[in-house]
Amino acid sequence: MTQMQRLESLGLFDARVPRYTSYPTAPVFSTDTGSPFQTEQLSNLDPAQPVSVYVHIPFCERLCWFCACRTQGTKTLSPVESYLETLEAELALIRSILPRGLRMGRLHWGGGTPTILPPQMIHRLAQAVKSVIPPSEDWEFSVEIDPTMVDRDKIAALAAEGMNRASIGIQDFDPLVQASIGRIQPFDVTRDCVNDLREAGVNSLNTDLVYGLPHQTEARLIDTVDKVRILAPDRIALFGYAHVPWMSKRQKLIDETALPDERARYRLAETAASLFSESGFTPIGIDHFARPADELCQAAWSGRLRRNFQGYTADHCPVLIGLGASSISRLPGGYVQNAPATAAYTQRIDAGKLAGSRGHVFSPEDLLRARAIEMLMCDMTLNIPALEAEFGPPAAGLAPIHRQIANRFGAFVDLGDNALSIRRSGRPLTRIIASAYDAYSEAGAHYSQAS
Ligand SMILES: C=Cc1c2[nH]c(c1C)Cc1[nH]c(c(CCC(=O)O)c1C)Cc1[nH]c(c(C)c1CCC(=O)O)Cc1[nH]c(c(C)c1C=C)C2
Ligand SMILES: C[C@H]1O[C@@H](n2cnc3c(N)ncnc32)[C@H](O)[C@@H]1O
Ligand code: MET
Ligand code: SF4
Repeated sequence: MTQMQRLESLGLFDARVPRYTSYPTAPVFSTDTGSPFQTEQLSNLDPAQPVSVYVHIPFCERLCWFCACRTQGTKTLSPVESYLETLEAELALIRSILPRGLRMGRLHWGGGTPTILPPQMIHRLAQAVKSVIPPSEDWEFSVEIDPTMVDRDKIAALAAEGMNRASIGIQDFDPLVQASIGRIQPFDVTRDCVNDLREAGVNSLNTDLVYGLPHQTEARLIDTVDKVRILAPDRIALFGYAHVPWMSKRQKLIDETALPDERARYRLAETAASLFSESGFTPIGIDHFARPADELCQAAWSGRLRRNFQGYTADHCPVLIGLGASSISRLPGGYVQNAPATAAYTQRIDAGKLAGSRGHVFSPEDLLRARAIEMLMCDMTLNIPALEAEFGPPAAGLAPIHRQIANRFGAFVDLGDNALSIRRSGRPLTRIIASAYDAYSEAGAHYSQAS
């Protein structure tokens, strides 16, 4: 049997499992937990602990067909302007709730397309956030950037507000692949954007790529990787295309007959990963690569890598405050997601209440399992003594799961007294192995495929 056949026989191509950007995952959230919990949790934050802040901008000028992010198309700035007013109102509400003296350690703007904001709105939003939660001295500010929807003035405005990291969407450079996902993005435009960002002093750059897109072949992906190498990013995210047309209606425009099959997807991921390794990138977690000097590598090597809603991070702030429609906050006692639709979010804020509409209150068992899953997703190793030191005797309750995994996944894992480790060959199984610790995995969510 080939390696791929062995992985296949363990369910790699059949499993539908979460990406575990949180545990429990968002589909488990319930409407029992909403704004009253959000208000109580925010008012009791420890002002001595800096927080991370995420701002969601759910607007794009173009709507790429492959995209599963929560965003809406707009050709004018008027909905964006009203949304900015609502964000300012949400921040005013939060100001009246938060303890005095709280600082912001990290700020991330994502979407959608934050760079749809013109310079003057960039300043307004940044000032609104900073006036409510002032940045700590060593704060970091990262922004998701669409190279076709940005110019030097916008980059200058972001840099003036303190942006020191940027993440740019690429997906694939091949013209046929781009046409088949409704996203035309010439290499020159992307390269100019990268140069402008570097000239503005942004020296930590991530690029997003996706494998498994329609018409993608190994030759086309190799060409994309070559072009990405010219851009010399510090980090690369390589996501498997999640085809979930029941969730993301615009994916109905994707020609399913042009999608690579499961085996082809596996080979695409392996090919790209080996090219990145040859170019000096270190694989991080299930879908990232970073240069050795990058903070993400340093974090991975010292066991400080974390996973949050944006993926992998070296961010150590335990609390994340999510602002805007659909944003999720991670608070000491649980998760809260703001109303997903922009209209519903706006209605709640206009009524003078926080916008939390669904969430989940942590039980002690959730926190233990969340940490076990995060260790596997970040380090590919579950450190048993560390888990016992943090959670005490309940951690031993996971022992039967370690043994089940060792039995089921045999040569792809190692189980000793101190650790359950996923071997290099077993990396594609990581999400499936992590899901063995998920007590809610039967909760009926329709996830995309695991590989
Ligand atoms: C890489 C960035 C992405 C984020 N979410 C998605 C992508 C591509 C898309 C996505 N999110 C979910 C699914 C289905 C399950 C799966 O295949 O793993 C897909 C394809 C699940 C999910 N994750 C979040 C939510 C709110 C949901 C579904 C519930 C819903 O909204 O209907 C949290 C979340 N993930 C990302 C963000 C920015 C985010 C929070 C707003 C990243
Ligand atoms: C924020 C990042 O999420 C990725 N992204 C957006 N939609 C999908 C999807 N359906 N499947 C996989 N990745 C996706 C893109 O790479 C984008 O740049
Ligand atoms: N919208 C930007 C882009 O597509 C950022 C990544 S997708 C949220 O390039
Ligand atoms: S990939 Fe980026 S630009 Fe395209 S629809 Fe999604 S959020 Fe918008």
